[in-house]
Amino acid sequence: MSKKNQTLGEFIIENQQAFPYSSGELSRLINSIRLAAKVVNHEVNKAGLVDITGAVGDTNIQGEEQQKLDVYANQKFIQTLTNREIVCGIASEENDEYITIQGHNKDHKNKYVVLMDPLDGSSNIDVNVSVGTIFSVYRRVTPIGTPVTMEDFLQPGNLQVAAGYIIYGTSTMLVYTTGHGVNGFTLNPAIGTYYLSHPNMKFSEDGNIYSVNEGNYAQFPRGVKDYIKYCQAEEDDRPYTSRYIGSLVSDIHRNMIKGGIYIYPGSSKYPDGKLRLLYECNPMAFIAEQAGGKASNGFKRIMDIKPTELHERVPFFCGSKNMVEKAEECMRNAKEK
Ligand SMILES: O=P(O)(O)OC[C@H]1O[C@](O)(COP(=O)(O)O)[C@@H](O)[C@@H]1O
Ligand SMILES: [Mg+2]
Ligand SMILES: [Mg+2]
Repeated sequence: MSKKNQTLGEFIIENQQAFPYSSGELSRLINSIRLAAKVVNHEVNKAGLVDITGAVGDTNIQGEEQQKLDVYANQKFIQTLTNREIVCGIASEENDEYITIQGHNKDHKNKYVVLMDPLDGSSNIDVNVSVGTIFSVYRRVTPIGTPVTMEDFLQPGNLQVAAGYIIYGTSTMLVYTTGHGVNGFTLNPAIGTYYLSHPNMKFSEDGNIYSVNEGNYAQFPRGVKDYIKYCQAEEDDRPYTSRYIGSLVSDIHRNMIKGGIYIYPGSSKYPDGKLRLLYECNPMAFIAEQAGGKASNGFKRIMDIKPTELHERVPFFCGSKNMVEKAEECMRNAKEK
């Protein structure tokens, strides 16, 4: 039984047996993410100093200007995962194509692929607001010993074997699941050790926080406008409180602790929404569901969507179960009108 304040290392070893394929590789993978996160955390804490602030002058496949920390975090996670001989492929928000990792012996023997958003909330880096890293892990579907293919990355979220995020905020936390609940570990920066500070994290079924960029209200679908009006109505336990940080990781983390819903809907600017299915929505959906919450595109369970492209976007509704269901009800009603 996990004990509060046990170290992440102890927790990983203790829970390794709970994982059906417990050959230790997934534990090593989580350990390498733990290490890379510490290195990135060190740089994030320097955000504001000249050498780590601002853009690099390139854009990624999303057409977004890449920040220095986007590129730095991307390099550190790729390096660490590659060196640890656990992954056979990596896909990242910052790389147009997936990366094939053949392994030191060039034999493609590794079993896992990782999909990641190395730095989430990039627009908040230079304004000292919390940012994060998001990761999603699958077992490969192509034969071991052969190079990975797109098939290994385009798996539905319900096949994830692990997922999680790191939040670089007032403290640095690693929150993850391997399908046996959600646990949060806080980094003690003085000694570089993560401790189990948030065992068995849960979304309350109901909450009173809604998180959506209301600046785009005019472009939102009818159903989302109706749900926002519902949240703002002076009835029962409403109006709810509006909170929007603009970093997906931070908004979801807060709502998981306090109860709430995060929505990034489709809009005229982003008909399919802004967030990426494979390395933002699927991992956060796995976390949400493992914490008793819910995640959909307004109609369909996010983790049942069959991906078709590496960087595809989807509308995202995620959080406390009853709040997501109410928002889905608004979407259905608006559609039927
Ligand atoms: O500024 P907007 O349009 O509200 O978008 C904010 C959303 O975009 C994101 O910053 C996208 O993620 P990246 O920063 O990784 O590109 C989310 O973290 C956040 O929730
Ligand atoms: Mg992101
Ligand atoms: Mg990002």
